[in-house]
Amino acid sequence: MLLENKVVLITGASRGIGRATAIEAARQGANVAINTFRDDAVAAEVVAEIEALGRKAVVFDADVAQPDSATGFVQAAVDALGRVDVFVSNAGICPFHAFLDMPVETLRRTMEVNLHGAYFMVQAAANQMVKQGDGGSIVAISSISALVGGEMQTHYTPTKAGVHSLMQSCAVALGRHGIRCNSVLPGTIATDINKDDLADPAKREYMEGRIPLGRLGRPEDIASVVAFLASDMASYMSGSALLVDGGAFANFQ
Ligand SMILES: NC(=O)C1=CN([C@@H]2O[C@H](COP(=O)(O)OP(=O)(O)OC[C@H]3O[C@@H](n4cnc5c(N)ncnc54)[C@H](OP(=O)(O)O)[C@@H]3O)[C@@H](O)[C@H]2O)C=CC1
Ligand SMILES: C[C@H](O)[C@@H]1OC(=O)[C@H](O)[C@@H]1O
Repeated sequence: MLLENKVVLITGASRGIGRATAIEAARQGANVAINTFRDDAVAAEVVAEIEALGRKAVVFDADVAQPDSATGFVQAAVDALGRVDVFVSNAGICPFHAFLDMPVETLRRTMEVNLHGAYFMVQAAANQMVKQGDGGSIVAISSISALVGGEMQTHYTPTKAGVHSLMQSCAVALGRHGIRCNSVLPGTIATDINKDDLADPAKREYMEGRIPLGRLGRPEDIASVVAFLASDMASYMSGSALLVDGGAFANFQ
């Protein structure tokens, strides 16, 4: 097991990639603190799945865009599980919208959840790791969108480039404390975030056709890579980005 007896915290763990990562962390032997936002019933389901794997779980319900949520989440995890070994910054939104008439509020909220939220959370986790004095691993979910553009994602892609940049700077700032910081860049993973966009069969077929491995990603495809980066198997990795996209980025022509 890659994460035996580690304490792993994950934001946005009610659905999609965050939920799969929480379950994978438990499968790999970790006790898990999950941040959820809107749905208590779903949070209870994730807790039940983690406990069924014989691990402990705690839920902290909060909006990552609020600075106090970060210190609250980390404190709740320490109170319940004793410490923080791994922090996964995953929570994110992508309300598809065109550029020329982008509502200010959509731009602002996307920046605040995806980038400011990641910043506050990573900062709170890092402070706890520094206090503990024996290092740690931070993994942020960036995106292939850190590398390429999207017509309906002009508010979103800069946040994902920012999240990777945050991990690079944190790798520099925190290396002396033995804290590794890396990002994962998923390609197109079928989750609720893109359900409406991919409901158009032509769009879905087009996206699948761009992927050399011939299918959209699944949340579990990302969860296993996060577990690797979080673990001691990646002990000399920091400031790195792992692109997990079925080959899509390489498929230029
Ligand atoms: N799916 C994809 O193709 C890709 C996704 N990503 C990134 O992966 C991450 C997870 O996305 P994915 O699993 O696909 O999407 P989902 O929509 O399935 O899940 C998003 C999660 O983030 C949570 N969340 C949203 N806003 C907040 C908030 N303000 N505070 C706390 N939690 C919040 C949601 O909680 P709630 O259930 O309460 O809404 C949910 O748990 C995002 O950062 C996304 O940008 C990156 C590349 C590709
Ligand atoms: C939400 C999109 O389908 C998804 O988000 C990303 O970050 C990927 O690049 C996809 O565009």
